[in-house]
Amino acid sequence: MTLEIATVKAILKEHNLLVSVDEAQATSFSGIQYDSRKVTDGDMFFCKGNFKPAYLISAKNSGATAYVAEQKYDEGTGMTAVIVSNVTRALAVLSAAYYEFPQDELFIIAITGTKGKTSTAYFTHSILKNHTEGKTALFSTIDRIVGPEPEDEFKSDLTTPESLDLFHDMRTAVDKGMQTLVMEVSSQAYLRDRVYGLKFDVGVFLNITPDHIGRNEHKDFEDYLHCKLQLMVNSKYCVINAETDRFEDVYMTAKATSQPERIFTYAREGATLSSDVQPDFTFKNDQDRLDDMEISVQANSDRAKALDIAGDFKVNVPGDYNQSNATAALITAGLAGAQASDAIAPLSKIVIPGRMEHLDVPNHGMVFVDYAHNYASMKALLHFLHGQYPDGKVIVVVGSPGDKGISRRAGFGKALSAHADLAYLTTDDPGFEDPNAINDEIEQSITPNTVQVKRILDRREAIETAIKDSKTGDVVVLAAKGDDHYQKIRGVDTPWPSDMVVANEVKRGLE
Ligand SMILES: CC(=O)N[C@H]1[C@@H](OP(=O)(O)OP(=O)(O)OC[C@H]2O[C@@H](n3ccc(=O)[nH]c3=O)[C@H](O)[C@@H]2O)O[C@H](CO)[C@@H](O)[C@@H]1O[C@H](C)C(=O)N[C@@H](C)C(=O)N[C@H](CCC(=O)O)C(=O)O
Ligand SMILES: Nc1ncnc2c1ncn2[C@@H]1O[C@H](COP(=O)(O)OP(=O)(O)OP(=O)(O)O)[C@@H](O)[C@H]1O
Repeated sequence: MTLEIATVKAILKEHNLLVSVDEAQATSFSGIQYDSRKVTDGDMFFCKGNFKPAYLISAKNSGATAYVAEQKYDEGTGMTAVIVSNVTRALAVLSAAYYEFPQDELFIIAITGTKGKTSTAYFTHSILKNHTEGKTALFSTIDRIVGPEPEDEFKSDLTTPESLDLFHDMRTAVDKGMQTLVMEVSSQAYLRDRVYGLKFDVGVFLNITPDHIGRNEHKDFEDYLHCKLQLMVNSKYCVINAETDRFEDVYMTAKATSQPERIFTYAREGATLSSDVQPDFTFKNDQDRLDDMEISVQANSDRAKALDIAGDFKVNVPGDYNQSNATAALITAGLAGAQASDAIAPLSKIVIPGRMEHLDVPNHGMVFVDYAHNYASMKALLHFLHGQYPDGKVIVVVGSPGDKGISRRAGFGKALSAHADLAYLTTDDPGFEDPNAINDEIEQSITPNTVQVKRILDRREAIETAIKDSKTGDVVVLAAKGDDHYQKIRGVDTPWPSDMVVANEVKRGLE
């Protein structure tokens, strides 16, 4: 693949991004990169984010013949200089062109929400994988699946990849025969233009609660909401949880660019809703047990009935919020052409790494590994588990990350006060902060005399103590880290075997 300077100019002009071009030498580029360490001969290099001019020197030394930036750099003398008004947007539109617009060859489903994106993406992918006989790709926080072979599956570093990587992976998926793509879209993706210019076939809005506010993320809740709403603006069909906070804002935003017939709403049967909009789908469940989670999804409007996706389903991942996630997935899969019969087997078998995974430890509490890592999800998780184990203690091992999501600390304190009996405060991705100071903040938000608090900073030791000291009938929740295989410590991804691996090791030690 190559990119000609004439194409670069035309695309940037079309998007109103071009400021000036200084053509020095090459007019054709064999590759595009935003990381100098990956540059090879003949590449075009993008100067973005926390860029340092030294990276441009390094890119030039590695053979880059052009750079794209928001200002001219002396370090780029001798290279073609493409100056743009917004470099992350330029990266997105030029990446799409370089990879020959793979989005046009895929039916793309994009999912946003403060909580439930990964779970809903997994549910949707499992149904559509069945419906398309394996021709459905998945770009999730946990992993990316770009083709049918085991080697086409790899771990993700971001929920929504950088635009260049996104279009690269879309191209691979198309070349490997994928027809449908299920992907998560974080608010950060819109803030950083990672999905700039993309139109989705279906956009799903699950929920919004305060999160991701702080340095490097959103300046306030309204900015967070604004970014999430962009998915509704950029989707042909919208699927919206009628129970979400700020439903009116979400629905009105969807209506601004989509006909009401292309907007589908859903809610739990009997839920008190903030709006007069009648949900197209309602769901209910008579069984809310860990070992037997069933939902009954009903189509109410004629448009909903036409999708032929309503019915009764067993869902292998417990948690009442997963009934809502599964309903969103069913409607979405229906819009991609699936029928109820395509969903029955996949939903009954699905496993989502690090989400509601459990381990039975004889003579001790039942261990749960879950990715709940803000107030809303921790509250929902502990409330559900307490209902399942009413006679035992709810024991939680949890820490909060450094350098981001500051509001989570107070949220954990609040959720633990209301729903836990014993909390082990420990380490979780402390970054450049002191984990003890982070735990001080969690502890300050715990209402006195509600929950017993112990502090064991070594995460392995905290897990081991929590499991060993638990009794039959208790539940031990290893929270917030999910399936993570590293601890982010002072800028380094330090290997961590994962909470479930450690729990299994503790179990074996007890046998
Ligand atoms: C705040 C933020 O989102 N930053 C992202 C952004 O960083 P950035 O553009 O400033 O890049 P940087 O890594 O600081 O480096 C600056 C530039 O110099 C380049 N470089 C760097 C070193 C070098 O030797 N040579 C070189 O050229 C880098 O490749 C980069 O282009 O672009 C990078 C990719 O190009 C991302 O890795 C990085 O995500 C950081 C790591 C991050 O933690 N992001 C989080 C907040 C995030 O995006 N989270 C959401 C999920 C939210 C949710 O759960 O809902 C996500 O979508 O994952
Ligand atoms: N609809 C929901 N409402 C509230 N909590 C939820 C919901 N779905 C999942 N959760 C909780 O949130 C945790 C994370 O779920 P999931 O990974 O699906 O969400 P996510 O939106 O991808 O999260 P993140 O943006 O943090 O990666 C789960 O482990 C569960 O505890």
